[in-house]
Amino acid sequence: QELSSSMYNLSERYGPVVTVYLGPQRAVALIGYEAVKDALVNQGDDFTGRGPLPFFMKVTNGYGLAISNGERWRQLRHFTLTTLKDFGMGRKGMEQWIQEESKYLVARIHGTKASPFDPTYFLSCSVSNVICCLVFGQRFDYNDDHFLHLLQITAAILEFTSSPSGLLYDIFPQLMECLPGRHHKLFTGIEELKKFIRKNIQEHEDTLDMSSPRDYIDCFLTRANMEKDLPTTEFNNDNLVPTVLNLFAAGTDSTSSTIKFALSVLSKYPKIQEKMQQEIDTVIGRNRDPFMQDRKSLPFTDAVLHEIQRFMDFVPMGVPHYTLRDILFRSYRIPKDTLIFPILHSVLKEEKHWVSPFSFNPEHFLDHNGNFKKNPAFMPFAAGKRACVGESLARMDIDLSPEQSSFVNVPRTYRVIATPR
Ligand code: HEM
Repeated sequence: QELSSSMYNLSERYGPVVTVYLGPQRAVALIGYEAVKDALVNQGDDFTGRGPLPFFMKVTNGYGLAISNGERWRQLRHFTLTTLKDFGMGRKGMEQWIQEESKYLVARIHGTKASPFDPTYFLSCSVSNVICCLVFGQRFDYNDDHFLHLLQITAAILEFTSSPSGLLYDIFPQLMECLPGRHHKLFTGIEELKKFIRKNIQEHEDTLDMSSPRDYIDCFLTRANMEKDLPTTEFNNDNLVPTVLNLFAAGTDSTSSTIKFALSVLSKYPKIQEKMQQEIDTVIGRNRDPFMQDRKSLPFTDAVLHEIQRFMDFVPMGVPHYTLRDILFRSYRIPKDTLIFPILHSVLKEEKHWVSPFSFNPEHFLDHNGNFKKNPAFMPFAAGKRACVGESLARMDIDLSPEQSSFVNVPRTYRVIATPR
């Protein structure tokens, strides 16, 4: 709420497009649904750039999907979206993988024998395993220490980049390099993550059969092989390692934190939990897995899951974009090399679009007859050409993974309740 009130004070005084300086770096904050949509969707071509954020530049050297621009970004983005779709992202094929993984998760929950447990690592493992199947063609055991260690590193990346120290690193990188702090340990951890990815790529190269690609890495290597004599190709190891890192890191903690947040919200609102359970029991019953197509028969559950993402507001400041040339936006001239912050918080909590922006209220997504109702200001994945590449996968994970599956398959003892610390 504090972020909101300062945001709205700013926008009331200066309008929805506000220039700020982060040290020497000029930045523009876009505040409210209209400004964010105008920029990212209506004027999308001017706003697809990504800024050279020092932390990510150090980790990737400017390579890979999430940090690149221009032709490199276009090739990697198009390839990633089509390959993930070919492997079933947002479709039936992926549904089976997620259902399969849910079974391991549910078994793990059974293993706790109804004693209180922290779901953090179970959830990270299960969400990450879906990405690992897609990218590496394999899943890992929930007791695999090396896998758990890699997950700790991805969690530390998220924690650092959303902390004040992470912000300071992006504003004063040279100074931060000289100062002690946890970022040094984090960079060492990221090198370990890259070593694991390189080893995995090498194993793929050794066993590659171009006529039947097993996963994302195989598809990438096949394309690299086909284009090896093309000077403009972006399909090389410089781009493969950081792109795999992007998918693995961006895909794991975002989704598992959302599911964990869902569990904590449901424990706080037992009546909502009960109503959701009743709907699931009526529509799906207790003897089969949930399917994506059940969603349209579960308007209340669907509304709760949307509201969880809106209320959670996972990327409040958005991931910064960048102007690659001088542009004119509304009546403002925004110079080249300006960081653009599409403030997603100001969209997901804007009074104009939500009846009670700061309360958890599934009615935001329900009409008077209890049917699911879309709201264009629901933008947790941002919007436009640079919007989250994993949106349909994340939505499948959230819809099929813990709430529904565990409610369907787990005995009643496992109602979500918060335990006192
Ligand atoms: C609840 C889960 C998730 C949320 C809330 C989320 C949110 C976002 C947001 C806000 C962006 C920035 C878009 C922009 O630049 O305006 C983004 C980008 C991205 N996300 Fe996600 N994400 C989620 C899950 C995933 C998953 C599962 C994957 C991987 C399969 C993924 C991969 C990426 C990548 C690679 C980008 C960069 C895309 C680019 O620069 O072109 N995300 N995400």
